[in-house]
Amino acid sequence: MTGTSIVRTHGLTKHYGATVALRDLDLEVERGEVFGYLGPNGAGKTTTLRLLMGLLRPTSGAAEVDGLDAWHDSVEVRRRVGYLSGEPALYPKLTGAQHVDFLGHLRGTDGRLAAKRFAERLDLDLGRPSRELSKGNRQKLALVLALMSLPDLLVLDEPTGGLDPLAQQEFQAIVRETTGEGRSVLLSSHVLSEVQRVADRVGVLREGRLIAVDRLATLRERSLHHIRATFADAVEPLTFAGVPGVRDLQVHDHSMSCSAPETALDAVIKEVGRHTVLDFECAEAELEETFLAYYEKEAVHAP
Ligand SMILES: Nc1ncnc2c1ncn2[C@@H]1O[C@H](COP(=O)(O)OP(=O)(O)OP(=O)(O)O)[C@@H](O)[C@H]1O
Repeated sequence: MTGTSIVRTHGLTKHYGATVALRDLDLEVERGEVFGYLGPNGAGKTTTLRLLMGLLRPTSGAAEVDGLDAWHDSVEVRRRVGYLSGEPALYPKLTGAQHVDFLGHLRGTDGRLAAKRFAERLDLDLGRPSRELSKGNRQKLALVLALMSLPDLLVLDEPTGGLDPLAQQEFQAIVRETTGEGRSVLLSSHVLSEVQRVADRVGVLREGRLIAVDRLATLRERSLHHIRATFADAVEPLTFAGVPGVRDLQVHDHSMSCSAPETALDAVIKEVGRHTVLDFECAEAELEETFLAYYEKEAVHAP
């Protein structure tokens, strides 16, 4: 294991009977980074995270967390990692504070002060039994429990589900501070917009395969924009077809529509500006669409 990776998997594969949930995954999460692990429902994200936590045994391949084998050293892995499962298990009768005490006792660390601080930031009352908490507040409590021991690695399965926008913002700030302190975060989501504010790198999983890993900054440069323009006069398709990076170009008489990455926008707009413009629209596509536009082909044809 290299000194900079806190998570490393080699050929990690998981079958559930005839279902192949994860195929041959090679994934690295570096120390000090936030890695956004994206994929639609059923892509295999939860399976990956459960394999990393030693809660599932790989069918083949292996996962290392902080230099430990995730399956054979699972007790130590779970002691070191702050894990938020997709369906957090809470004790209905215990208050938030009692959960904090109980977990601190199990882990042999006193996280009370940190838990109190995180609860205040997320506007969570630790004095109420978990059965009285709303879905969003239960999620906040589960987050506080994952965060409170200030672990070197946080593994968070869909952490912002059910959180209101203010709590989401605070959560994002906490995640950024975590990496500022040199710790790492692996964050799964089916929505890119949830991770794009915090992730340094993003990996996309589809049908159990990792189809792309890229720095968010690179992805942003490639980020597709949808452009539409209506002109006073008919335009020549060729003038736009010649702009490098332009895709899905359609020119009908007085109107033009196309998609273009951020890096091609200036050239497209200059070309548009050579005509008399009646109407103009330019909107950034969802990053998911960008991913699919650039990576789907590779994935479909991957062996
Ligand atoms: N215990 C299980 N037994 C059988 N199949 C399973 C089991 N757990 C998951 N699967 C299947 O494995 C595949 C991957 O599921 P997984 O839960 O890892 O995906 P996911 O990306 O986390 O999706 P979601 O966001 O919906 O949880 C799916 O086809 C799912 O139906």
